[in-house]
Amino acid sequence: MTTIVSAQHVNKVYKMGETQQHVLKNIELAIKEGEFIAIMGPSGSGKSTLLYAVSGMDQITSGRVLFQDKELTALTEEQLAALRLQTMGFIFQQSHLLKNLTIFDNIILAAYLAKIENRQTVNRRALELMKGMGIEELANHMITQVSGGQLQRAAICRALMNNPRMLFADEPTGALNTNAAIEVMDILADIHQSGTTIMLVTHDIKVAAKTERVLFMVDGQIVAEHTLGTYKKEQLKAREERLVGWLSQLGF
Ligand SMILES: Nc1ncnc2c1ncn2[C@@H]1O[C@H](COP(=O)(O)OP(=O)(O)OP(=O)(O)O)[C@@H](O)[C@H]1O
Repeated sequence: MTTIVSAQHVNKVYKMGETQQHVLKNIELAIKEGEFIAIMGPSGSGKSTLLYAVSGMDQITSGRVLFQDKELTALTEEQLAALRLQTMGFIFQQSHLLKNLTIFDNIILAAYLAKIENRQTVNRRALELMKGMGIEELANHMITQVSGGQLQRAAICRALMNNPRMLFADEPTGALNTNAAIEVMDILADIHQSGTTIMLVTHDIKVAAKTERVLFMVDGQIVAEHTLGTYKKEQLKAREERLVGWLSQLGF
C-alpha cells in the first residue's frame, strides 16, 4: 500500500508572549492509503494539533509533512487550499453548519463556491449522500430543527462532497449521545470500507475499536500504537476489551 501521509521530525511550538509550549515533539508518522487510524491520549497531549499539522490546516514549526508525496510546507496558501479542497474532508466535534441556511444549502455551499462541477452535478451528489446517510427528508430543514446526530451526518455529507481521498475527524462523536455516536461511527466505518483513508481523534474506546490502528499520544509524542486490523462487527466486544487492556497498561 502507498503512503498517503508522512510526517517526518514534526515539531510544533506555540509561542505566547515570553512563554513557549512544545506541543508536537519530533513526530514520525506514516499513514497508508486506505487506513483507518485513531489518535488517543490524555487531554492536552497534542492529538488535535497533530491532526491539523498533517492535514495542512495548521503550520508546523519544523520538520516535513508529505501528503500524497507533496510537501505541504512547500506549498503556497492557494496551493494548500486547493489540495485540501480536492483531496481532503474535515469533520469536527461541532458540525460548524451555518445557522441561516438549510441542511441542503449547508452541504452544497463549499462545492458551489469551488465551482469545480456544475450546479446540477453538485445537487445530485448532495442528494445521493443525504440518502446514504438517511437524512434526505431533512434537506429543507434549518439546522436548528434537527438533532445533533442528524447535524453530524449532514456535516459528513458536506465533508464527502468533493469525494476526498482522506477524511480528518476531530472528536466526531464527542458531542453526541450514545446512539447517535454509534450511528455516526458506523457511517465512518462504511466510508472507510468504500476506500477512504480516515484519521480521527477520539477519547472514546468504542469509537477507536472500529478503527484499524490506534496511536497513543502523551505530552506531544506518539508513545505507543496498537494494531486492531480490519473491523468486523462480531469482533467489536473483543476489540473493545483489547483496547481497554492496552490503555490500562499505558496508565490511561
Ligand atoms: N492555538 C493555540 N495556541 C496556544 N496553545 C495551544 C493552541 N492550540 C492548542 N494549544 C495547546 O497545545 C496543547 C495541545 O492541544 P491539543 O488541542 O492538540 O490537545 P488534545 O490532545 O487534542 O487535547 P483534548 O483531548 O483536550 O482536545 C494544549 O496544552 C493546548 O492548550
